[in-house]
Amino acid sequence: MNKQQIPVIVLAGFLGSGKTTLLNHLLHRSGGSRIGAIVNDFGSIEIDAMSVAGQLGDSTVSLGNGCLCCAVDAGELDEYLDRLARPSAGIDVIVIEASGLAEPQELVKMLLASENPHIVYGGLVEVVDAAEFDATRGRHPELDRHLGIADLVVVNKTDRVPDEERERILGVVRGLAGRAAVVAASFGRVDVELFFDRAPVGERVGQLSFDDLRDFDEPRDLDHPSDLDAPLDHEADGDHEADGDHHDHLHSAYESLSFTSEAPMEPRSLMALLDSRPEGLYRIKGYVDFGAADPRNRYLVHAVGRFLRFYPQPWAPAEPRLTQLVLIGSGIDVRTLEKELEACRTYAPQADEHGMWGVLRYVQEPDDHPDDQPAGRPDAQR
Ligand SMILES: Nc1nc2c(ncn2[C@@H]2O[C@H](COP(=O)(O)OP(=O)(O)OP(=O)(O)O)[C@@H](O)[C@H]2O)c(=O)[nH]1
Repeated sequence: MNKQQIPVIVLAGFLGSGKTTLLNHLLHRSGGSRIGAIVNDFGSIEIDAMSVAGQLGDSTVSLGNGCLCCAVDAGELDEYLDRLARPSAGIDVIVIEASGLAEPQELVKMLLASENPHIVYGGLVEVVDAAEFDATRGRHPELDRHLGIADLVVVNKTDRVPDEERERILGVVRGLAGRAAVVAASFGRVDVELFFDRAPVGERVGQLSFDDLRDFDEPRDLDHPSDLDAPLDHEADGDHEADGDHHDHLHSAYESLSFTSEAPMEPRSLMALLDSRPEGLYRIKGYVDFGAADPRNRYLVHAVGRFLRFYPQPWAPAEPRLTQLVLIGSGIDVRTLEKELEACRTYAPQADEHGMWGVLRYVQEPDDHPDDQPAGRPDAQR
């Protein structure tokens, strides 16, 4: 392996499993290594990119609005890799955070097909949400396949399951993960050395070749032998969408709504909407402005399945007061949802004295969420 080559690690895992949290952990603990991050948001508002610590200036790039595996062409990815990998950027390792609905093997193929001489594929890390593991597997059995091609699996959110349950899940994951190392974590706190040590080893047993990845393709590839013959070419051309056949990708069953409002949200109405959210609405993330109900803070919100949390964060001095939400789900009625959100907007200048109680029920103790503090926003008021 060329010593100058920068390893590129793909960080994947289902919606809300903790990829951004893990990436932030790596960024906080990277020591002398400089990490370049490419963040792929599924929604058109780039919440994940905004949540990456300090947004990292020129060492973070964001590829929004669709899964990197399809909607963003390989040419665009190459352009960003070029930017991060040029020697003047001084980057030691690049991490691509895939969207929670991406097909990781497609990303790995893109990297293996890249002709950029400065990079080398550094492995696939899959993050698993221990608390949602059984339910997610039940809905998407194909996710087992993703574990089968991983180099490292992080079974995250182990704080949310009892010890015996954690051991059972680790056992199942080990069975599915084949040759990959499997580690348990909470809030993505993995041993960074382990993470980076794994990345640069080019000849490591277990790292997949292009041919290996073909074996993991769905049966459609067997029905279309030409797909097997030509993937390198069409991806290298940046014509990743050309076959138009992504119906079996995870994201084909999901829809997303990106909602922005300059008018603050009325806390009681928003909570009524969130508390009665439909089953299919699996993931919500973004920032809420509750206006006069709490003029000092914006509220980072995360919903993953039935889990819901708000994290108040002081507004930065010049920050525009906006609500920006991305909602992702399967079988959801996006238009109705949008209307319901619009109905939560308020123009009332006065705070309703107890209006925030419903929100505060879901505010987490700061200690439980170490890597998502406003430290990533140096200009925030403390
Ligand atoms: N209790 C608990 N919560 C966690 C843990 N890791 C992440 N979370 C929370 O889970 C939510 C989703 O975490 P993210 O890191 O945004 O997940 P993600 O995989 O990047 O999400 P998508 O990009 O939407 O797929 C946030 O509220 C996190 O604070 C953990 O280990 N334990």
